[in-house]
Amino acid sequence: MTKKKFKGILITLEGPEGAGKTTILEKILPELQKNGVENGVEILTTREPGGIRIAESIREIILAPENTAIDGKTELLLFAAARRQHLNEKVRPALAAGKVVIIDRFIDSSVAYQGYGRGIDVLDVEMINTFATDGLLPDLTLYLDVAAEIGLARVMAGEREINRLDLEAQEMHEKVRKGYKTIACANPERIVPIDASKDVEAVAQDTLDAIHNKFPEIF
Ligand SMILES: Nc1ncnc2c1ncn2[C@@H]1O[C@H](COP(=O)(O)OP(=O)(O)OP(=O)(O)O)[C@@H](O)[C@H]1O
Ligand SMILES: Cc1cn([C@H]2C[C@H](O)[C@@H](COP(=O)(O)O)O2)c(=O)[nH]c1=O
Repeated sequence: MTKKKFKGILITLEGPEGAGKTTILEKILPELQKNGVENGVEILTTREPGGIRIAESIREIILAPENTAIDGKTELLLFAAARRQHLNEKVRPALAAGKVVIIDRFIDSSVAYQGYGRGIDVLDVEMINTFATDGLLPDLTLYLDVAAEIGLARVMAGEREINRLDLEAQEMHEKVRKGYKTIACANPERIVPIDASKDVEAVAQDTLDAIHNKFPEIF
């Protein structure tokens, strides 16, 4: 039987610290892969900053708790550099091969954290990102929304290493969340907000539903 060919699709996961992106992606991936196999579509999951050797090295520099000398603009440029290299080496080739690429964080993280969180002009953040990505936008963004204090409490109680961004003042994390809400409101055709304060099962189901609604022919 000839399998139907789909053009590549880019899906991104966004949210403040501890929103549950990693947990939810792990939980829904088997279901997505099952549907993908049935429809002849391969799924690639990756993350930012990172996903390839060079970008993982940049990630270490950005997130090391001792690197307090990094200022907001340097941080923005480092994220953008990691993003470009990751796109060139991994994401664009996969999209060109017709895969569904799911990235844990992408451009909206820069707008939310460096723009709304750090206070860098959002237009500058968008301009740097357009330069870094040559204007590539996700087909769908799932925004896992949770209050900063709940997300941070989850991270502190969990097992992952605490990084330099986690250690920022709660005020900054609250600005990041507000920023995400603003970005989601401004881009309703691309971004689906999901209530990530629910339990893992419910958030996973809402996330699967959002993907199914957008791409019913695959998922
Ligand atoms: N819906 C949920 N309810 C309660 N706890 C959750 C939920 N989702 C995730 N967690 C827990 O919260 C912690 C952070 O989850 P996870 O690492 O998946 O979040 P994340 O969005 O990837 O975080 P970050 O981007 O900050 O690394 C983990 O310990 C996880 O088990
Ligand atoms: C891509 C991107 C990320 N960040 C921040 C968000 C998080 O605090 C860390 C990444 O850690 P995670 O555990 O993988 O979520 O980096 C950012 O500030 N700007 C960005 O563009």
